[in-house]
Amino acid sequence: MPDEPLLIVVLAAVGRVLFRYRSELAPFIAGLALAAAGLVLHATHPNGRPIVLIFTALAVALCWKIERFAERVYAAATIVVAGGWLATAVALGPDRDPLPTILVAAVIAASVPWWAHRRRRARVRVDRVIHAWPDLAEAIGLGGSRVMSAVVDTWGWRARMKLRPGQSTADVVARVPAIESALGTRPGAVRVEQDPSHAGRCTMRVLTVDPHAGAIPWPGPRARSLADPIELGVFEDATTVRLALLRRHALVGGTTDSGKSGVLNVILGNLAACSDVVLWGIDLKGGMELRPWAPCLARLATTAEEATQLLADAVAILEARAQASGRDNTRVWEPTPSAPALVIVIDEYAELADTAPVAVTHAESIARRGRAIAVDLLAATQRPTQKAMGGGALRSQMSVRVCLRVRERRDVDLILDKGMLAAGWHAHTLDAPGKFYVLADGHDQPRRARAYLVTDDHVRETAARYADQRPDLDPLSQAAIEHRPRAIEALADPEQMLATALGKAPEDGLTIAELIEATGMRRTWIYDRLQALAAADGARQVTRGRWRA
Ligand SMILES: Nc1ncnc2c1ncn2[C@@H]1O[C@H](COP(=O)(O)OP(=O)(O)OP(=O)(O)O)[C@@H](O)[C@H]1O
Repeated sequence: MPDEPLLIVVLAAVGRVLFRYRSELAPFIAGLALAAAGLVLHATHPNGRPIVLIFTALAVALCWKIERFAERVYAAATIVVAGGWLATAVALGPDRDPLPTILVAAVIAASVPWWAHRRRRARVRVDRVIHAWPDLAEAIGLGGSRVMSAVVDTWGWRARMKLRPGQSTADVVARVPAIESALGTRPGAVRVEQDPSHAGRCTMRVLTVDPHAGAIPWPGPRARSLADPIELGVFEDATTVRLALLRRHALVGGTTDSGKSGVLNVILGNLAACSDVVLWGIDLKGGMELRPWAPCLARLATTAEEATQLLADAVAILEARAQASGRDNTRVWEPTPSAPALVIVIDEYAELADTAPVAVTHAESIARRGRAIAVDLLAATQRPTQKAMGGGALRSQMSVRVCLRVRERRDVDLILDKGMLAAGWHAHTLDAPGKFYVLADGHDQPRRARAYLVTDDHVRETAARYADQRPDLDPLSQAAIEHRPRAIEALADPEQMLATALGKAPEDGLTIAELIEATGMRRTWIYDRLQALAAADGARQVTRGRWRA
C-alpha cells in the first residue's frame, strides 16, 4: 500500500522471501530452533537430558518408515546428531564450548545433501507451480480450475485437478501445448488423464525426464499359452503393457519407421513360445519382415496369390470349426496344444488390399467370424486408408488397436476410432519408434507406452529356440484345408461364392441374375458387395450390368 510505513513494507518483503525460500532455509531454521530449545530447556529443565534422549530414540525408530534408503539414513543421522546436541545443551547450556561450533558445523553438513536432494527440489518447484496455478490457468483459458494435490515421482510430478463446473478433461487436453508453455516444460511433457469417478476432475502429469527416452530391451517371451497376456512394452509409469489376444483380432498402425515391425516382433516372439497357437504369416514385401520367423511359421505367403490361398484355407478351417462347434454344441473353441488356435499375421495390410482384393474378402470374413473359433488376425498397416480398413468395417472387428506414430492427425481416428484424437490420443506427437497408444480391454485411457526393442539376434534366437516345439493343426482343420475346393462349395459362404464366380467369369463378365444364381443371395446384397469389391478393385463392370473380377 502506498501509505504503508517503510518498516512494514521491508518486513513484508523479507517475510515473502523467507516464505518463498523456506525449503532451502529449513536447515538454518532447524539449527536456530534447536539452539532456542537448548536455551529454554537448560533454563527450565536442566535435568531433562534422559527425556530428550528417549524422544530422540523414538524419532529415530520412526525413520524406518521412510521408503528410500538414502533418505532414511539422512533422517536418522540428522536426528541422532540433533538429539545428542540438544541433550548435551540441556545439561551444560547451549553456549558451552564447543557446542555452538558443533551446531554450526552440523547445520552446514546437513544442508549440503538437503539442498542437493533431487526430490526435494522437485517438490519445491511443484509447490511454486501450484501456488501460481490460478494465474497460469487464467492465462491459458482454464480459469477456475484448481490443483487439489500434487506428488513428485521418479520422472516428474502429477497433480489432481478440479475443473470449474462446465469444464471437462477434453478442454484441458485441448490446451496441453498452452499448459506446456505456461509451465515452461519441454514440448510433449504434459499428459492429461480423466478421473474415472468424476467428469470434472483429471490428473495432469508433467514428465521432466522422458521415461521412454532410451530403448527398452525385450526381456524375452513370457507367454506360454494364447490365454496368457502378451507383454508388449512399458507405460510411462513403468507398469507393463499387457494385452490379451485370445479370441481377439489386433490392428497395429503407424507411419513408416514408427516401429510396426518391432511391435509385431514382440507379439510374434511371445506367440512363438505358446504351445497352443499355429502361426501363419503374410508378408507382401517379399517376406522381408516375417521371413526371420519362418522356422516358427507353419505357412508364409509372400505373393498376392499365396496370400489369397492362405486366407481361403483359413476360411475353410473357420467353417469346419464352426460346423464342429455347432454339432458339439460348444460355443467357443478352447485352444490346446492338440487343437491349437490359428493366428494369421499380416504385415502391411494396405498392400494386401491393393493387390489381392479377394484375399481381403476372406480376411473380412475371418474378422467377422473367427473369434469364437480361435482364428485370429494380427494386421499391421502403414496406410490406414478407408479402403484398406474396409470403410471401418474391418477395424470395428479388431478389438486390440495399437497406434504408433502417424503422419497426419486424422490417421489417429482411422486406426483407433472416431473421436480418439479429440479425446487425447495424440499419436501424431509420438517422437520415437516403438512409442504407441493402445486401445483394448482394460486400456481405455490415452496413456503412452513404448514397445520393447526386439533385436535381429533376439528374433533369430527365439525363432530357433521354439521352432521344434510348434504344434500342428488339429486333424479337423487339416482336413478342411485338404478338401478345400469341396469345403468351400459346401461352405455356403456367399462372399466366397461371389468372389469365385467373379474370378471364373468369362471375358464379357456375368450378369446380376447369373450372380444371384451363383450365390443364392438377393439383388440388393449383390449390388452392395459389388460396390464394395469395385471400391477395393476386386471387381469391375465390363459393360453395363456385367461384372467380373
Ligand atoms: N521399441 C523400439 N525401441 C527402440 N527402437 C525401435 C523400437 N521399435 C523399432 N525401433 C527402431 O526403429 C526403426 C524402424 O522400426 P521398424 O522397422 O519396426 O518400423 P516400421 O514401422 O515397421 O517401418 P516400415 O514401415 O518401414 O516397415 C528400426 O531401426 C528399429 O531399430
